[in-house]
This record gives sequence, C-alpha cells and structure tokens, in this order.
Amino acid sequence: MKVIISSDKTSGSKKGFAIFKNSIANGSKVIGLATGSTPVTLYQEWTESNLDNSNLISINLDEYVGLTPDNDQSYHYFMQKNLFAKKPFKHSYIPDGIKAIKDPEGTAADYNKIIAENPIDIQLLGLGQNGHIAFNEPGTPFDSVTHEVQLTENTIKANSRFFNNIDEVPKSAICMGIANIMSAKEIVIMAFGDNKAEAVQKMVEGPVTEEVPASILQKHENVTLIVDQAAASKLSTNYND
Ligand SMILES: O=P(O)(O)OC[C@H]1O[C@](O)(CO)[C@@H](O)[C@@H]1O
Repeated sequence: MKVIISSDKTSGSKKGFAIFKNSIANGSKVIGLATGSTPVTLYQEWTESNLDNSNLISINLDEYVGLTPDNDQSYHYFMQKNLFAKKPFKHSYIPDGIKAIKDPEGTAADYNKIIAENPIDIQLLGLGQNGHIAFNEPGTPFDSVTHEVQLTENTIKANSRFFNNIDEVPKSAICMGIANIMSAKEIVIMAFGDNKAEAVQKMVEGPVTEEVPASILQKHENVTLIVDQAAASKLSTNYND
C-alpha cells in the first residue's frame, strides 16, 4: 500500500483527484465512487476541473434501504448534488434503495451483475472509524459480494449527524461486498482527522482480519492511502510524502 501523508484534507483531496484524473487520462472508464464526508472536497476539485465524464461509467458503493433518490439523505441525492449535476457520467449506477425494501436479494443480485459487466478500473473509498469500508462492518466475510447490511449502532450514531434525529437513520443499506471492492484494478482510500487514526493504523499495520475490513487492502496490489497528519498520527512507520 502506498501511503501519502498530506498536511490537510484539502491538499490530500487534490492529490486524490490527481490520481483519478491521471487514471482516466490513461484509459480508465469505470469509476467506483463513494459517499460520506471524506470525498466531498475531492468532488469539489472534480466539478471545478475540465475533466469530461461523458464517456465514463460510475458505480457507487452503497445506498440506504428505503430512501428515495430525492430524499436529501440518500446517496443518489448526495452524488447528484456533489458531482453528477455539474459533471454527468454516461451512466451512473447506485443500488436501488426502494426496490430493496421488498427485494433486497434481487437488488443485490442486479448490482453484482452490473459490476461483473462493468469491471471497476479505479475505486474511491472512505474509511469508517471501526475500519469499515462502504457499509461492510467488522465481521463481514472477505469473500462477500453486494448484499443487504444491517447497520451497527456505531454507524447509525456516526451517520445520525446528517439526519434530523437518530430515528430517521435507515437501519440497513445495500452495499458492495469486500470481494467487489477488491476486484477494482486500482483503489484510492482517503481518511482525514484524528477520529480515523486508530482505524488507519489497524488497516495499514495491523493483521489482515475480518474484524478490520479495510485491512484486506494490504493484499491488493494497487492501493494508495491518502491521510492528513491527524489520521496518520498512530502509524509507527514514518511514511514520507
Ligand atoms: O467519510 P465519513 O463521513 O467519515 O464516513 C466514512 C465511511 O462511512 C460511511 O459513510 C458509511 O458509514 C462510508 O460511506 C464512508 O466511507
């Protein structure tokens, strides 16, 4: 894993965006995208750039079960607001959180088919405080594919900051599995802030274990981790930018 330590989130996000721009210039066509607060600055860079997405396909990691695309907490809405409105892709895939209410297995199977038909060239990831990637919580099998995830109390609490109150946070999501994520040819994972420091340390330096889903990234041959000083503060090795 290549580790880039940036002075702050803005410079880290610029470096992250540069990796995507370069990868697209070199022929990447299928782009895996993430939500959460981590990628917002990277998406700002993207919308302000001259990059043209009209020949690209995007595939998002996850969506809450039960939220319509026009719900301002849905990941459909998030992507529209932060990237797609200004930089539309040829086609953008996000799991169908409404179909998933009645048919989570069918929704997940549809999404696995989409990923199989559109192998991901480069995938963006954030990192949960407990080491989760997308909504794959500790204990998720490394060979998992798209599935319905029951959100843990920790994640519901962490994400409640975006909702009016904690009871509005959906209890489950449709989420790419760890095997889907690992199938991407290249991965960029970003983490900023001291609340991510422990997860970063375990992901990079700890054992590869399903208890820390992101630790599997140690086994991927083309991963770049971008962190700020705070998120890097528990790493024991000195990684130079
Ligand atoms: O970027 P944030 O908001 O810190 O969230 C970290 C991770 O948690 C999630 O929001 C899921 O809870 C992921 O989508 C994200 O990668």
